[in-house]
Amino acid sequence: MKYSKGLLVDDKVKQGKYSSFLVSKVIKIEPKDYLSFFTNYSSYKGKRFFWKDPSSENILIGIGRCKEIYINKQKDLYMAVEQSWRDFLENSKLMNDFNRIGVGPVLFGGFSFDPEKPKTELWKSFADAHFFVPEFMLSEINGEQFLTVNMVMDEIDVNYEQEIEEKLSLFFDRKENMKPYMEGNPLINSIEVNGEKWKHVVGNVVANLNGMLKKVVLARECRLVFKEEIQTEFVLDQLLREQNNSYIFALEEGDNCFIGASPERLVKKTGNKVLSTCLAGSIPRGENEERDQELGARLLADEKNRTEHQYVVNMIQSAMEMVCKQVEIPTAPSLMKMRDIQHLYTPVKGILRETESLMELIRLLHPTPALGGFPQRLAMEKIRKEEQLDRGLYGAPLGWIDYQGNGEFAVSIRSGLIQKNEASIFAGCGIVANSDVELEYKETAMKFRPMQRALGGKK
Ligand SMILES: C=C(O[C@@H]1C=C(C(=O)O)C=C[C@H]1O)C(=O)O
Ligand SMILES: [Mg+2]
Repeated sequence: MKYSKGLLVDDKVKQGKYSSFLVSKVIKIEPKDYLSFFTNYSSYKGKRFFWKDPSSENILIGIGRCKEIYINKQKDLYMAVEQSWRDFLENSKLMNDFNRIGVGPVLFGGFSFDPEKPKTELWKSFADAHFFVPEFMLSEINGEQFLTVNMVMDEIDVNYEQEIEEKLSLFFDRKENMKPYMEGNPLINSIEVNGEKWKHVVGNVVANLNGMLKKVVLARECRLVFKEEIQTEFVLDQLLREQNNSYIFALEEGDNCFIGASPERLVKKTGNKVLSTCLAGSIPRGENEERDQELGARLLADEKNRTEHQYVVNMIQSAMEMVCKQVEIPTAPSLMKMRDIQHLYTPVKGILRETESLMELIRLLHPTPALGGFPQRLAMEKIRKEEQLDRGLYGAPLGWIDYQGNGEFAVSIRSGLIQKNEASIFAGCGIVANSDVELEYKETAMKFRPMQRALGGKK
């Protein structure tokens, strides 16, 4: 089955076969500050999303919802999302003169890290696959801006062109003023959830890594309580300033907002070109240039971190080889430096076979040993049993797919869930046979920092 290229199934529509169809129109607009597109529509709070890739090539901001694809308890979630997306697109009229990825109808959302683990109260607002199509979307693609308007009509209506024009002009007439950010929301409490227990579990896991199981990623949570309600706009702005070379994302769902700044790409698909990333192995940044390089060199030469990294490379390579005609992967890692941390990094390039899709790749890759472990099934069983945490959307694929099947998903780490005046933030690390419990604990503390700072809880 091919993705829609903007076809209207006119005959079926005329026969009244469909009870609803999507009308979508794209216009090019004068570039302006993209964040204002998010911040200016505070009346849509709870129904917005934000996405920016590390190179700022593709920025997508959605407001409103015209279609939700929420799937729970499904054996093959990824394929279920793909099928629902294709079915939805089949009854559509797309008016798009611009041949760019990420322009026109886009499905945005994320998956639960492990749908097999029982959901707790914390994540009750999110489905295992939590996706939606916005009503309005700003796409900034290599500096050019486009506005997509999507409308789902219940009835077949010959006036759809006129109706979408009206929706568009109402949108431009609408004046919403940005609420000023509230600076200095005081942090009242910071609770390390099961901190000591986490160390205990890590100790036990390390002692049991000599057999088939080689690596397990264990994560923990920190709950922050602030005096006033946390403003997504403020946190986004902070993340954009402080973590600009990361994927910056926000997904609002009512009073919840899952937000973060992840350095880790899961997969990007542009035509038949696909990219993935192996990211595992960590060390702090240095306080000056010399110290920073010294730490980087130490990380590159460190056996424990190289082993931790290599499991990821081996697994991603073999997953990519299953669906690609060609896979390119460097023989040794380099360094990726973020504000608070540096990682071992191996980029992966591939040429996807025509019959394969973005969702298929996600299905094969998630969870990589960077977030699950190795071998995958055993590691997942261990996490399910031992980890005292419902990861929800943390550590899972989050991103977007457009109507032609192109798109990008990050691994949603360095993230947190905002709930009014409180937030849970999450961090994990790769446990291998020669892991040291205290060092791993410190590594997770370092990974909390970007979100702590962005929320306003720590400098
Ligand atoms: C699990 C996280 O990060 C992952 C674990 C890493 C490690 O253990 O060295 C490094 C990068 C990520 O793949 C996290 O940030 O929560
Ligand atoms: Mg590590």
